[in-house]
Amino acid sequence: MVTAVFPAAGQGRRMNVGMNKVFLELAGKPILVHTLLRFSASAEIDNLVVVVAEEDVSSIRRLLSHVPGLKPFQVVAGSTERQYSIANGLAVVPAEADIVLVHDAARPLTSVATIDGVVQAAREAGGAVAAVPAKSTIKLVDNDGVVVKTPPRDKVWEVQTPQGFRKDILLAAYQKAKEDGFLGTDDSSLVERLAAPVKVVASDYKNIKVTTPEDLLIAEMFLKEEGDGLRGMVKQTLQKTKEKMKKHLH
Ligand SMILES: Nc1ccn([C@@H]2O[C@H](COP(=O)(O)OP(=O)(O)OP(=O)(O)O)[C@@H](O)[C@H]2O)c(=O)n1
Ligand SMILES: C[C@](O)(CO)[C@H](O)COP(=O)(O)O
Repeated sequence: MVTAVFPAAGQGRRMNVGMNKVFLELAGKPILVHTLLRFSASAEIDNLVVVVAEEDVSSIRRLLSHVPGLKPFQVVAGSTERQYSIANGLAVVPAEADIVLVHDAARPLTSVATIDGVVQAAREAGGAVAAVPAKSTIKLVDNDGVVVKTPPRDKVWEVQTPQGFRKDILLAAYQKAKEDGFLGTDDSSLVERLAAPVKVVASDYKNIKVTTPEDLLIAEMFLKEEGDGLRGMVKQTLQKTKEKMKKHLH
């Protein structure tokens, strides 16, 4: 059985609109609902655990109960940090679950192929993260702003969610992080501290996290474009460019 946990209890400080960004509407639906529908469309996912701020628990429970097509869900209260919110979600994962996925509610564009790929890799390796190859050259920089190292780009991946793990491994990683007072920015970093393997699953560049205002524009465009298909759009642009070039050359 596979449970997906969705941290959605942030404050959206970088979005800076005075409310939790995951409740903002894109293409007619709140970001949180887009996200939950994506996971509900995967045959691999059995149930959802949504973690929201304590004051939002009952209103979100009510809102989600009116959304058709959602897998069975629970709504629980989060905490002050992403990691602590997820820990609250993990506390209600059903005993029968053997795989747990963690996914930022603020990533509404994840494909079913990525979700299924992460579940499968988590079953095989124990841990798996969705990621894309870095498009830019990355530098490690010291506290004085001086470059220390340039990791070879073909070894650098930009990590996203979902991140999936065997439940016993994820629970052990959270327990160790708590004991050591370790706070990570993703779940894999907690599991890596157990020296347990985490497999990279190639995702896509559309799986963005809505973080700052321009991301709303990008996410809205991607959601609209899904109807036409990205390849179709690229084909049209190529065709138009070729026609223009032809005109200039003759
Ligand atoms: N205490 C927190 C902080 C974050 N999150 C969730 O973790 C995901 C990724 O975090 P991020 O994009 O950083 O969201 P915010 O914390 O809301 O944004 P910011 O850091 O700009 O305040 C989001 O879905 C967010 O709601 C959470 O559940 N509990
Ligand atoms: C887990 C994560 O989505 C990986 O990219 C991300 O680290 C969480 O949010 P933040 O922006 O780093 O706070």
